[in-house]
Amino acid sequence: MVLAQLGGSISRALQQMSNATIIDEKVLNDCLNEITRALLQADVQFKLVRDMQANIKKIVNLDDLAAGHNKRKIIQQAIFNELCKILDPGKPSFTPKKGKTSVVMFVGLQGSGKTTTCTKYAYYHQKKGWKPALVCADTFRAGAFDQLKQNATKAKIPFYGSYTESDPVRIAVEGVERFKKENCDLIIVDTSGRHKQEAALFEEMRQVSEATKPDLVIFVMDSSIGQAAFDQAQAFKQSVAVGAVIVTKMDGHAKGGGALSAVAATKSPVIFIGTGEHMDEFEVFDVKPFVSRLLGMGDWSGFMDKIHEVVPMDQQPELLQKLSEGNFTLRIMYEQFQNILKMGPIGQVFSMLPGFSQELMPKGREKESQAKIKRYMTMMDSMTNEELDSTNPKLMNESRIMRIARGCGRPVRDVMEMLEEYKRLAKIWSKMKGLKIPKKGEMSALSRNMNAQHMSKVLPPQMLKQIGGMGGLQNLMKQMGSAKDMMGMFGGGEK
Ligand SMILES: Nc1nc2c(ncn2[C@@H]2O[C@H](COP(=O)(O)OP(=O)(O)OP(=O)(O)O)[C@@H](O)[C@H]2O)c(=O)[nH]1
Repeated sequence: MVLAQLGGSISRALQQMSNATIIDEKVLNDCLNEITRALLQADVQFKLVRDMQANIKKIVNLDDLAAGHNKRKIIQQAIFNELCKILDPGKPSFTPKKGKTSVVMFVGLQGSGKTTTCTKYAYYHQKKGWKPALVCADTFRAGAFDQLKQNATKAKIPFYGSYTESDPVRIAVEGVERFKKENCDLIIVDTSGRHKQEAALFEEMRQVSEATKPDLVIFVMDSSIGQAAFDQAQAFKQSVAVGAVIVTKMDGHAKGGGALSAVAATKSPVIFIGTGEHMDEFEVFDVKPFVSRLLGMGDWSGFMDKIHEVVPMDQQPELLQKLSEGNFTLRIMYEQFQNILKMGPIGQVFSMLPGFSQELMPKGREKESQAKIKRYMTMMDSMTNEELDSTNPKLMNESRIMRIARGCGRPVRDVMEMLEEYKRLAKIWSKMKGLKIPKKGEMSALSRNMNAQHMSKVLPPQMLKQIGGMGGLQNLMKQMGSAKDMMGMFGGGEK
């Protein structure tokens, strides 16, 4: 995965610098050279990388930094800011509003992943309570309608298209009209792609756009083209009013970083990235959380987004209540596992947690972890209510463990392993004890309450170290506005 490769190299460089006893010119240069190499390998344009290096050196003037200054933190912050600058187009995208009809037209070259991305985009919004619909105005590629139909059916999203009509404009207009009548709030129009940027493609795009008057045109491009994305994005922008970009196949190509920075250079905001062929391998792209993940600092807002999707709002306060009493029972663990399984690709979820990126869930081992969670849940299915709701560790005696093992058909050592995992998690969560629960509407009180100090107690020590200790955590929370985001997880969200 492109993020793991690029992020791994950058965070290794930062780690090496942190390990040095004294930060001098040489240590800083080594660190910057390492980062430069990683960015160039990801196909980020040479000039951008060179400017970034120069800017960091200007900011981090080692001679001027008096002793006592935390040089590591200053350098890390400068790197963070510069990477954000490279990826920031300086322009927000138009965002459709739930409940208000928006037409969104997708354009891009053939094979860029446009049709797949249309469905991912629809599915993402559907999960958040929108009423999306898909229109297939791709009459150029035989099989395009079938593909869209198949994807849409799987995701239970209404669709419109035709096997016989060859005029894309007509189909697009008919589809948009029909779904407007059906009160869909997100009408997505998939258009034809061609192998090359050619006049016929652009002309057709223009006609569909004129006829359907989209609120937003999204350009879909494949990340494997790296910095060549600049020319491609420019060419599309000149033909139709591209308002946002989605970069696909970020899972398979080393050049993803180059593609993202090149798109930013055209001043077009990237709004999502595709990270796999499956429907839920699709992530919101936001510069700061993205860079934060790249540096192994986590992405709280993305994580919370996922939590909001799967933990029903009405159950969140109850969860907080139980946690604040220090009652992390096996039943709570069971419910947490259910939530994790609902969240989609487990590696994607974990990579949003600080320090978890590479170690915990290496690509290719997600299935294993998922299977383990399911195995644990099967064992818990053989437990009594008393066992599930107990907080007394002594309750789980030998005879109970043997009974559970027999009940679920697993060896005793598997049950013991599951109980060990429970104890480990219970220990982490016990740190939440004493957290004050706000009454409805007391968001700000909770924000004060849930500060970095509280968070530092919850995080495992090695994770805290990786973020840069308390200082790093405070910084991170400031950057992400995370005190507010984190509230949602524990029931204080006012969404
Ligand atoms: N690995 C990976 N594959 C992807 C991703 N997005 C799309 N694909 C795959 O890319 C291939 C092309 O995707 P399509 O959606 O058919 O491409 P398209 O741009 O709609 O093609 P046309 O309709 O011909 O213009 C398919 O095999 C998809 O499964 C992604 O984020 N990661």
